[in-house]
Amino acid sequence: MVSPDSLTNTKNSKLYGSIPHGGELINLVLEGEELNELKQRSISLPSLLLTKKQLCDIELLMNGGFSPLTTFMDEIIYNNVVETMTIDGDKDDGLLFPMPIVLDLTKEILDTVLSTDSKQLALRDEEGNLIAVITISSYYTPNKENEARKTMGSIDPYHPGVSTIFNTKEYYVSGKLEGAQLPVHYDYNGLRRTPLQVRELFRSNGWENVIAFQTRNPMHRAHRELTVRAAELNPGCHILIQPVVGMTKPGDIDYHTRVKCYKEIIDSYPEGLATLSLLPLAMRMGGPREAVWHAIIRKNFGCNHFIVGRDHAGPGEDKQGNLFYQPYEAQELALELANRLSIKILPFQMMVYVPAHDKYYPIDEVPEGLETANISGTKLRHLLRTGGEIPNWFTYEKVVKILRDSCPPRSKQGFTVFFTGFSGSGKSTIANALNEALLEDGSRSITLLDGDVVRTFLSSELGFSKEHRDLNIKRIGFVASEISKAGGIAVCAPIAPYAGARKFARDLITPNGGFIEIHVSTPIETCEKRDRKGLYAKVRSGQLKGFTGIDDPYEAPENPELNIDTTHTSVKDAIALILNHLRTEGYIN
Ligand SMILES: Nc1ncnc2c1ncn2[C@@H]1O[C@H](COP(=O)(O)OS(=O)(=O)O)[C@@H](OP(=O)(O)O)[C@H]1O
Ligand SMILES: Nc1ncnc2c1ncn2[C@@H]1O[C@H](COP(=O)(O)OP(=O)(O)O)[C@@H](O)[C@H]1O
Repeated sequence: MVSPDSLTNTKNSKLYGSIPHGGELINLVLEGEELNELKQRSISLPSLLLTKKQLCDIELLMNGGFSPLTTFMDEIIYNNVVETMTIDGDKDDGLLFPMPIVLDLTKEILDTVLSTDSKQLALRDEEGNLIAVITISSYYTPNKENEARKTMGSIDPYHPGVSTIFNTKEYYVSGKLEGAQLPVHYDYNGLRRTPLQVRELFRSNGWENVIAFQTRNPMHRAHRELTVRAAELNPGCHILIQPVVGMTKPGDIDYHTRVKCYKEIIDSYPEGLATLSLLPLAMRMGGPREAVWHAIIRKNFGCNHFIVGRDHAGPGEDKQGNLFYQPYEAQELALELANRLSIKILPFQMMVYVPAHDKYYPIDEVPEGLETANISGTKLRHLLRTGGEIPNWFTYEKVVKILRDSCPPRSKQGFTVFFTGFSGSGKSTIANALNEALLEDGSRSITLLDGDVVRTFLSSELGFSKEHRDLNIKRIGFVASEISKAGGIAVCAPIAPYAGARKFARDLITPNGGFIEIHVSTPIETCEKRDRKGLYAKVRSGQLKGFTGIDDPYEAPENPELNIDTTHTSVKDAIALILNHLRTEGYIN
């Protein structure tokens, strides 16, 4: 590992490895007096806490991964990139750059900065560390729909890259960017390398020709065979396995688990053939354009070969089950532009296992008449979840163990049971009974987050406006997600009248454990007749206003996991229904 001291200004040093995109490897991190002055100056500037995506982007801007960019794109470059995939707008001959790299701001922050003399904004990480200062010299409002259509080939918000574009703030800004320090990471520092550090590694080992391999998934034997084959076809090349540890597709296996797998896989390569290095990229899942972008980034990291396999950076299918991109669309675009990229694109068909030869082949090279085998990502997830056997031809035992440990069966995961329904529908009664029943099961700790209790402690200052109710549900969702993450059971019983807030809770909890939404759908008339707390009487006499189901909305869940109307379902039967569901879904034995 090269020490960070080697991160000198690249303009004066002779670079090892491929020529950076546009000719110069950018380094925006200031040093010495300039850095001290920047830090001093930043103290009195307005600040922006960068989002995860912005932090990833700025890291690669500052360390040269996005060379030749020296800052976030201004309107002219942005339009050129969106419309022509080039920085200069010459579609046939211009300098390729397929992905907009932009800094988005709200009007409020933009106005604050523009009202200052310096027009400078301090860009900080979430702990408040200064990363850079931008002097805003231009701003514009993007046509997000056009950006999504041209760069992602879709305007469907189900596409993660499209959703990211639609969720950016209303203004994009540009101007001189002065770097204070690269975003700080506390994990895998021995494996995180800047483009310059990667090049130094190549230099110290004499690796003149390097094949880069991009991945956002755990690697299995097929990936190992593919990369080894690439090296065989390009003799003398070293392999750089460079997985993304910034942002990938929501729902992907977390990078900590993946890095453990990569470390195992690296040991399976012939001595000295492959090196692991991590890339803090925020992927857009943009298929064809993304493949070209990945190639440019690898060029900046000193590599001169880049593997583009099947469905490179593809987000899969839309809600109707149609693919966003055809399996070889990304590969075709990268090959079409290969000459202008000055990096050799190595196209690969899908690798499949041929049991008769105990060997992997690209699917178009399988000897005639021989059977093939493969395990899809979906099938693998199923095998991991159910404890099914994962064959040795597919992956390595150590990798299976890491994946199994990170993806325990549901009976060992935490989960949240989330009741929703009118006041008096029976939520608390069932939740209390469920608590007792689950305590008898005894396998996990249980936390009851009843509406009334939450409002006494967690949300004591909140009222019943939509804003406050949403905030209340978000808090409950957050606490429940933490409980689920720690392997416990959260039983929540608020009214939760709004679908948006319930979805927020579901989305927060699902990556950390199970989410079982139960609509206690007892009709309002029954609830009013029960009127255990006398609240409905107060509403009718005009003493209480904005009461859910009477003069305040309740958006009934469209697809709850269970629906229980307590008018004709006893508490005992309700508990039996819930336990049965939890058993069927594998949460309890
Ligand atoms: N205006 C109005 N509307 C609905 N409910 C009201 C209101 N004012 C007070 N209460 C009492 O507060 C309990 C509902 O609180 P929640 O936290 O569950 O509500 S919400 O999810 O934030 O909408 C609810 O408790 P439950 O009867 O257990 O549902 C009521 O007792
Ligand atoms: N099958 C049933 N399940 C749950 N509660 C019931 C049922 N039948 C009647 N109730 C009664 O309904 C009333 C309201 O229940 P509660 O749990 O306080 O509702 P919520 O928490 O939804 O406001 C209680 O008096 C409860 O005993």
